[in-house]
This record gives sequence, structure tokens and C-alpha cells, in this order.
Amino acid sequence: MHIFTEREEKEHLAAVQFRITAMITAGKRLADKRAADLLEQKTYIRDNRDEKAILHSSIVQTAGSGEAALAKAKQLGRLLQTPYFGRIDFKASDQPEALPVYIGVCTLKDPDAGTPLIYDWRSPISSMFYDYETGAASYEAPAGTIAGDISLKRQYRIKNGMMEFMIDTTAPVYDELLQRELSVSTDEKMKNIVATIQQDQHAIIRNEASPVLIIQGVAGSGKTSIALHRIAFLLYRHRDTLTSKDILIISPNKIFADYISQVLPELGEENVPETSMGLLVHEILDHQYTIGSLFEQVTALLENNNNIFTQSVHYKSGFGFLQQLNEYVVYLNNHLFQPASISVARFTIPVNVVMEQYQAYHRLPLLKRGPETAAALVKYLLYKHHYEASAKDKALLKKAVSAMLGNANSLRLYKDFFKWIGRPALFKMKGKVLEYPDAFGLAYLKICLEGIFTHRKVKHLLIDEMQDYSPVQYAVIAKLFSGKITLLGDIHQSLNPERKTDLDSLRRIFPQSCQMTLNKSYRSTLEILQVAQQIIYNPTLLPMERHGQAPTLFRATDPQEEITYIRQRITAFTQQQRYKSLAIICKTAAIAASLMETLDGLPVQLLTDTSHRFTDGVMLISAQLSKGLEFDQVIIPFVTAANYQTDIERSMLYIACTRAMHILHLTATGPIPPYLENIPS
Ligand SMILES: Nc1ncnc2c1ncn2[C@@H]1O[C@H](COP(=O)(O)OP(=O)(O)OP(=O)(O)O)[C@@H](O)[C@H]1O
Repeated sequence: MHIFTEREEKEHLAAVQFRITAMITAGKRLADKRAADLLEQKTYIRDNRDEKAILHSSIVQTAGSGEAALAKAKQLGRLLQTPYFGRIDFKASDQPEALPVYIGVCTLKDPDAGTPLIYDWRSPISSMFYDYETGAASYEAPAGTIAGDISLKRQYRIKNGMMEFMIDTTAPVYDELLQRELSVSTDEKMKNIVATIQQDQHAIIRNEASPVLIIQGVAGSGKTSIALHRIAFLLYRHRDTLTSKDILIISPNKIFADYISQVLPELGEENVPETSMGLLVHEILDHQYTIGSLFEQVTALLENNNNIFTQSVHYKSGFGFLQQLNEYVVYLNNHLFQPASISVARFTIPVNVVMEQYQAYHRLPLLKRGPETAAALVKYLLYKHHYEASAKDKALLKKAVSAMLGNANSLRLYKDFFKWIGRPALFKMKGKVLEYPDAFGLAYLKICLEGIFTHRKVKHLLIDEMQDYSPVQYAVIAKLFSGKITLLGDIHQSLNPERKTDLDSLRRIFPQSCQMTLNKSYRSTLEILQVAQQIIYNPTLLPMERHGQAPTLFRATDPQEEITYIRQRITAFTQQQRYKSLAIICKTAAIAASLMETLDGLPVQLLTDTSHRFTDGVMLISAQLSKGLEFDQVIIPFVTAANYQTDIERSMLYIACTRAMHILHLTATGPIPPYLENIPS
């Protein structure tokens, strides 16, 4: 087949679309037929009730086949809009000529000939599109390495079924298309990036060898996008053993979950279950407590109005807390049990027998040994004295053994831990209310002392914003999940910079982990990244050579002037067409809420920690909640020296700036931090 010129390409596209349309029609016809069959079967059952059980499986089959046909037609409908985005002409060494390999989001075979018209971007042969330029190339097929030569590499932009342009490329996934993709206005939700995945990103997506993969990536380097593409890749590669239900995402909040919810369906996969650290710990603690949130913790750290609380958070976020908890568990194992002889009926069980029976259960978690020891002592009475213990004796034995373990439970032992380390003030509990870091400390101790409650069904766990979780939280994760884990985050975007979980701590908790890094930042213009670099300098960050409007700093003479300026900016945004989203990002949720009161009459949506949906338009949001999200334009108000002084405040400002794709405005009334001095007013 000779397809080379733009005209030939357009004809080829039309031919592929013709086949897709025919397949959609056939699929819909099949779905209609199944619906009619189903109706007929139901009518038959209504008249012949005694055959209901026999026909049940046939009905389920008919319904399943109809649903599958409809789902396929839907997938084909999407494919019709953008059948493919790339092509390589590859001649394997043992083939006479190069064959064009068209690459799209899913495989499409010619229904008559059975030959592939489009290759899935995740198929082995497609990997060369991301990894090679023209010239010698190879890929790993199930049968082994296939080597050969790429004579043409081409990219297409096909939207709404029309080819907008095509580019022949020599670099691995050419910059021009990437530049064009990045310079357009952001979509309401995160979108797939299959057409422009970069080589280093592709290596992460395809990594199957590491049981725990840690991705450290600078702001806007595509970590979240890549993690979602990685899920799609694994679902494709292991489609016989892995389904979306086997995967779990731990995400920071519901807005973020909503923001990323489009990527997997766009890639033809189902969305995967999602949860949060908070929900997970509730489950481990049997929903017995009211637990503070990470959001509340960060707010308190930012307000910095309670020293004991700050000290407590810092201690519990550090590696030392985990180490001391582990030492405490060893101590309890050695010292909690204080054996004594027990008198039952007319017999006395000597202390050495009690100890022996207890030690026989040393493999069980400490707090599980008591009931087993009591049961063993019942057997001892029978075997040694031929005495069958009554129900009353059994209760007495249980009580006696439990007393030897200090009648302990996990919560009491957790409280005692703080006395044991000589810092009782670090634990506070009002009624059933536990502070956020204590919930994880208690959960970890509970797992160590009472045993593991595993999420065995989860074959792959993905944790975003990894830098925001403490070593104890990871120790809980390591005990709960035995499958593969992907962790991703940026240590420069920490919610607790004084005690951030660094890569060394992660390596200590997951010694089997492999670390990969992404240093190129794609989201923001070079000018925006230059401001971010002044706030927190990251020497590894490589900006994309994409220029835009220089960020501005509006210095108001009084607060009223600052608000008037912000209102003008919002109005200007609503009157333009080019950009779809504007976020006003404040240091805390309380500041955002109070700013909201001054923005009456403007179409602004306040997003809070209870919000579930991410939309376009003008959003008012705290820096913490804005993590992971992106906006065409960002305004950061009140950037005074007083507001952005401490490490955590600076970290918030960094996060806020790096949310902007195209335009960034800062505003302040009063002195500004020295690191912002050279932004033009
Ligand atoms: N290869 C790529 N092609 C096109 N766009 C890309 C590519 N890589 C990243 N992007 C874009 O860059 C932006 C940032 O991606 P993403 O949100 O995944 O980054 P991140 O590293 O998770 O960011 P952050 O940590 O700052 O939240 C998104 O708009 C994404 O579509």
C-alpha cells in the first residue's frame, strides 16, 4: 500500500472511517437484535413461569452480548473522531518491505481480512513510535526482539474526524506538536496525552519490573498523566489477569478525583476505584473514631497558633515516630505479658506452664495470643488432670490471661506509648476524636498488635502526592497491600516542608523500590516557571521552551484597591473567549472564604474540601486544594511578606504559581517577600 502525500493520507483516513462506520452500524444492529431477543425471552418466561430457572442463564447471556455490542459501538464512535495520531513505517530485518503501522488509542482490525488497520498505542510494535527516530529500531514482541528499520515517522492531528495537519518527524515524538498541544487553553478535565508522550515518560508507563515504582517529578512534569497512562498500559498488557477493579488510586481529595476522571475512559478503559488515606484509616480502625483530616492539619500548621499541635505533627510526620513505634512493639512483645500461676477449681496451673503455653503462640500478634493461651490451658487441664473445664472456669482462665497482658487494647497501648517515650503531651484525644497523624499511628500499632487486615484484592496501588504522607502512613500501606505499588509526587510541593517524606525515607520503607525521575516541566510557560523558581529553587527543573505573558505583581496602596483590581481581572477574564479557566488561589481556605464575600456579583465558584466537582470558569480555592490541578490563568492575592514567610507558606505559594499554564498575576498590599522583588509591577 502506497500512502504518502497528504491527499493519499486523507483518502486513507476516509477509508478507515468508512470501515469504522460500517462496524458501528453492525454493532448497533446486533445490540437492537439482542434487545428484541431479550424482550421475547421475557415475554416467554411470563407465560411459562416454570421454565424461568432454565432460561435464566440464556437471558443473562443475551443481555451481556447486547451490552458488549453497545459498548464496542461507543468505543468505535470515539475512534471515528480520532482514529489514529501517529504512524511509523517499519521494515523488520526478515521482511521484504516496510509496512505502515498506524497508531491510535485502541486496536482496529479489518473485519474481513483480519489484518490490523490501527495498532493500540500500548502494543509492543507501537513502543517504537515513542522510543525511536527514523533509522534502526527494535521492539520486544512476545516471541522475542524484533529488529529492523523505521523509514518514516509521522504525526497527525485528527479532530472531530478531520485531519487538521500532519508532520513528518525525526525526533522521538516531535516538539512542534507538543508545543501546539501545550499552548491551547486547558480542558475542563485532565486529558490523555497519548500522541505526545515523551521518551522518559514512556519508560515509566511501561515499567513492569519494579514491585514499587517511585516517580519523583517536578511540577507539571506529567506525573499524574503518566500514572494514569501507566494504569491503561497495565490493563492492556495484563488483560487476562488484571481488571480495573484490581487497581486502587489513593488521591488527595474528591475535586482531584473528578479532575482526573476523564483520562481512563478516553483511553478506552474503565475508571478505577479511588479512595483517600482518610477513608482507609477509618476502615482499619473499624469506623470507631472521628478522625481529623490532612486538610485540617495543614490549615493548623499554616495558622501556626498551637505549638504543641505543631510539635506533635512534626514528630509524627518524621521517620523517628515509626522507628520508636517499632521499638515499642518489640518492648511490648518482651514485657507486656506478666505470667502468674492460676487457680482453677481444685487445681493450680504453675507459672512456667502458663508461660510455656503463651510462648507457643509467639507467631501470633501480641493481642491475639491471650484467648489462644486461655484455650490451651483448658486443654492442659484435661490432659494433665483429666479435668473438663466448665464455662465458668473458661471465663476465669480468659480473664486471668487477659490480666497478665494488662487487659490491654491497641488504643490504651497507643496512649501509653507517649508516656514510654517520655512525651505524654504529644497525645490528645477528646472523646472519640483522634487527630489525623494519631489515626495512622494507632492504625499501625493496631496492625502490629492485632494482625493485618489486607486489601489482598488490590493488585496495583497508585498513590499520588506521595510527599504528603508520613513514614507511618507508608508503613501502614506496606502492611496492607501486597501487590505492586506506584508512588508519584514532588518533594518540592510538600504540605509539611519541615518534615517532608523524602526519597530516602521511602526507600527505607520500600527497600524493593525503584525510583524514576521526570525533570522537564510541561504545564507552565517559561516566564511562570521563572517566578516559581524564585520561590523555591529546584536545580533539576527543566522548563519547556514555551513563552507567554510575563507574570505581574500588582502592589495596591490599600486592601480596597487590591480587591478592586482582583474584581477587574475577573471581569476581564469573563469577557474574553480564549481561556476557559481562572483560579484565584489563596494561602488558606479561610482566606479564600473571606475573599469570596468581597466578590459578590461575580461568577466565582468557591471550592472547599467538601466539593466534589471540578469545572471551568472562575474558581476560588486554597493552595492545598489546588494541588494537582491546573488552570489557564491564576491570580494569587495577598502575597505579602507577612503571609508568605515560613517554609510551609512558601511551599503553598510555589504550589499556587505552578498551577498556572499561561498567565499569572500576583497582588499585595504592603511589603512583599524579598524573593518576589524582581517581578514587574
Ligand atoms: N508528553 C506530554 N504531552 C502533552 N502534554 C503533556 C505531556 N506531559 C505533560 N503534559 C501536560 O502537562 C500538564 C501537567 O501534567 P500533570 O498534571 O500530569 O503533571 P504533574 O507532574 O502531575 O503536575 P503537578 O505535580 O504540578 O500537579 C498537563 O496539562 C499535561 O497534559
